[in-house]
Amino acid sequence: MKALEIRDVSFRYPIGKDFVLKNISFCVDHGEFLAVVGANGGGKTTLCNILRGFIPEFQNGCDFSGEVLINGRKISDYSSGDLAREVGFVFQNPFIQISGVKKTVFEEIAFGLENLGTPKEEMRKSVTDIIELLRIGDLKDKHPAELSGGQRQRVALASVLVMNPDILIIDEPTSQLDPQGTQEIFDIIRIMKEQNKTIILVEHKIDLISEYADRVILLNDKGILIDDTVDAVLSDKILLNNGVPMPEIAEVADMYLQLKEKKTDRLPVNMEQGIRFFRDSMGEVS
Ligand SMILES: Nc1ncnc2c1ncn2[C@@H]1O[C@H](COP(=O)(O)OP(=O)(O)OP(=O)(O)O)[C@@H](O)[C@H]1O
Repeated sequence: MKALEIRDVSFRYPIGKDFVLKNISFCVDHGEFLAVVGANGGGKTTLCNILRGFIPEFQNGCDFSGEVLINGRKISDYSSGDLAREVGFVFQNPFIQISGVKKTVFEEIAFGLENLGTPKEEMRKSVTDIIELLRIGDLKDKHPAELSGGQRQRVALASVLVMNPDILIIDEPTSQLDPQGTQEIFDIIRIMKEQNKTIILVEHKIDLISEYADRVILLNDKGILIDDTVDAVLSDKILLNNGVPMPEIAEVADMYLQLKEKKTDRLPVNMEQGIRFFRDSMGEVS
């Protein structure tokens, strides 16, 4: 059974003239890491909101067709509590995710479990475990309002992960963070991948996708343009015509090939492939 299955989904906002998503279909396996890329306004956040059950539930008057299945069961058949245990959602803006009603980070992380009526001792253990796993012990007694953007985003991730969902939907988690904050978030995402979570990530930082994702979907206003392995999609120049950059190493290799008037079957998309590419190319020259 697939972790997630999207069958022929189309969607138009109540005040929207055009459909934002048209006939979108794809599946995600348990433990798979899928990245979704595309130009601004291409519908990535809308898709995330469909996958977490927010759309069409909270969009009166919209046009929605198709089906979303989580673990083989229709998303509309889940209660909100059951869905929160299966699907965790991390927003682009960590300021939205913090509840604003808790005085310490520890209590903030416990908030979701508290709402589900989790027994106190079990809750305390889950929160302590996730704080240790994500190495954010230094933050646990701080007031959430005192945190920097990067710290808030790590706490936001902890408050989702403490519910232990199998599926994580993460929408541009680093767009408001500096390079160090970005790396800290990706360190957490790497831990989640090692724990075999199913991850759907929207992210503009293509070099990070190239290091972590298994598969990439390129979305534009016509639907899914490509759905393939990370190597196949990120080395395809079709990205450039759709508002998405290629990994830096692919661009450098492409410039090198143009300079040398050579061709390759596939451009490198990460450091390891880049080193091999240039070692082989230089070897050929000498
Ligand atoms: N609540 C809304 N009501 C009407 N239109 C909306 C609403 N939210 C988004 N849109 C429109 O839907 C389209 C898709 O937006 P969406 O935010 O899903 O794209 P995106 O790919 O996530 O963009 P970005 O990369 O900039 O975050 C855009 O044209 C946007 O203006």
